[in-house]
Amino acid sequence: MMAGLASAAAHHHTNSRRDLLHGNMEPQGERRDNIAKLEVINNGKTITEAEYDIDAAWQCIEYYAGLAPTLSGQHIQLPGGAFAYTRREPLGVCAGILAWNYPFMIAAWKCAPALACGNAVVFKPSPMTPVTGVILAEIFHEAGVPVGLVNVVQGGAETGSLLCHHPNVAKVSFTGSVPTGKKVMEMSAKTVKHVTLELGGKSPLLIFKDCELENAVRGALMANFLTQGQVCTNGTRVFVQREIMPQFLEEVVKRTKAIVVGDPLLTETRMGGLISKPQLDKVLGFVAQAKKEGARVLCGGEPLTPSDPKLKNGYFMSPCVLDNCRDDMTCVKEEIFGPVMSVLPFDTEEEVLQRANNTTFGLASGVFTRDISRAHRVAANLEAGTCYINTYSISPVEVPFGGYKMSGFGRENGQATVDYYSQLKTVIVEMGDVDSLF
Ligand SMILES: NC(=O)C1=CN([C@@H]2O[C@H](COP(=O)(O)OP(=O)(O)OC[C@H]3O[C@@H](n4cnc5c(N)ncnc54)[C@H](O)[C@@H]3O)[C@@H](O)[C@H]2O)C=CC1
Ligand SMILES: NCCCC(=O)O
Repeated sequence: MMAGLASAAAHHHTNSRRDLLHGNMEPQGERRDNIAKLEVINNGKTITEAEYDIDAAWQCIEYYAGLAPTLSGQHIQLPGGAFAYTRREPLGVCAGILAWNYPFMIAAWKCAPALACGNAVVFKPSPMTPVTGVILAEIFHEAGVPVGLVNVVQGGAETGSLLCHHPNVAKVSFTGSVPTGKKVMEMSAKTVKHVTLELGGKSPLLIFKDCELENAVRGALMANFLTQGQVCTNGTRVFVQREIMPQFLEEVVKRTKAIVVGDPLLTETRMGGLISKPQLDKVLGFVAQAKKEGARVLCGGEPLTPSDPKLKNGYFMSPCVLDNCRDDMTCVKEEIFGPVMSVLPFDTEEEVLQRANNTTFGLASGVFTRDISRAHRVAANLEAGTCYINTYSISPVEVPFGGYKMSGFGRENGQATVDYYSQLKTVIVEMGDVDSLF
C-alpha cells in the first residue's frame, strides 16, 4: 500500500496542491452540524466545543490551501557566475497517529500541511474515537483529492507501531502521551523518519495582583475545563499572587460550581463526559491522592450522574478546584487530563518563574498582568512552546503550536510547519568549465 501512496504523493506534487485543497472543503450548514454531533458522540465534549473544532479544522485546510502556492526556494549567487537554488520538496508518505481529545481537528492539523507540501497522508485515529477522521477523509475525496492521497487506518498500538516501522513512511506526526511519544520516536529512529511529537503538559498560568481579575478568572476556567479538562495545553498549575488569592478563589469556585455538566448535545451544557471509565477513574484517583497529600477540595472532584436517565452510564464528574497545593504534590507534578485545577500561591516574579519552569513539560504557559514590561519579560522567561498574555487556550491556525522539553518538538499550524512536512533540495549550477584538481 505504501508504494502506491508514494506514487500518489509524487503525482500530487506535480499537480496543483492549491486546487486540491481549495475544492469545496468547508463543511457548511447541516453537514457541519452533523459532523459536530458525531464528534460529540465520538468524544463526549459539548456540541458548542465540537462546532468550534469543526470550524477550526476547515480554517486549517483553508490556511494551508492559501499557503501552498507561496512555497518556494531560494536563489544563491556563487562566485564566477555559478549559482545555486533550493527546491522545497515533499517528504513522501506522512503518517499521523492521533489522540482522542480533538479527533476531527487534529486530523485536519496533520493532513492539511502535509498535503500542502505535496505529501501523501495515512492517519490513524485513536481507537477511542474512530468516527470523524473517516468523514474528513471522505470530504477530501469528495473535494477531488486523488485516491490514495489521504488514507485512514483504524487500530490501536499495534497499528501505530506498524506505521512507525514501515520503511515507506517518511514521517510520523504523533499526538498523545509522553510514554507513547517516546516509543514512537524510538521506533521511527530505526528507519530514520522525520518525527513530530505533540505530547502532554502541566502548564503554568501566572496571575499577578495587578491583573484584570475578571479576565484572569475567565482565563483560568478556559485553561482548565474545556473538553472536560482533557486538553494538552491546559494551564493546570494556577499560580496566584498571594494578595489576590481570596478574591480569585471566591470567583473561580463560584463559576466552577455553576458549570452545567450533562448532556453534551444540549447547547446550554458546558461540560460533557470524560472519554472512558478508566480515564474517569484515573482523574478521580488524582483527586483522592491530592487530598491524601494535603490539598483542599474547594469544589467538585466527584463522580456525577446527570438526572437524564439516558446519561446514567456516562463518565461524568464535577469540575474540581484544589487549594492548599504545594509544588511537590502529585496533582501539581503530573498531567491529570481531567477537569482538575490546582491553585498555588506565590509572592514574587522571580520565585514564580523558577517554580513555573520546574517541570519536565513545556507545552504552554500563561500570564495575566496589566504591566506590559512584566508580561513580555515573563513570556521570554517561561520555558514553553506557547505563552499566552492575558488570555488562554486559543490555538489560531496561523500560529505555530508545539512544545519545549518533554512536551515534544516540531510544530503544527502556522508557516513554521512547512519546515516539518518538506525537505530542501539544493541544486548547484556551474556556468563555466569544471574546476578540477585531477
Ligand atoms: N497530551 C495529550 O494530548 C494527550 C495525553 N493523553 C494522556 O495519555 C493517557 C493515555 O491515553 P491514550 O489514548 O492511551 O494515549 P496514547 O498516547 O497511548 O495514544 C495516543 C495514540 O497513540 C496510539 N498508540 C498507543 N500505543 C502506541 C504504540 N506503541 N505505537 C504507536 N502508536 C501507539 C494510540 O492508538 C493513539 O492513537 C491519557 O490518560 C492522558 O493522560 C492522551 C491523549 C492526548
Ligand atoms: N487547543 C488545542 C489543543 C490540542 C490538543 O490538546 O492536542
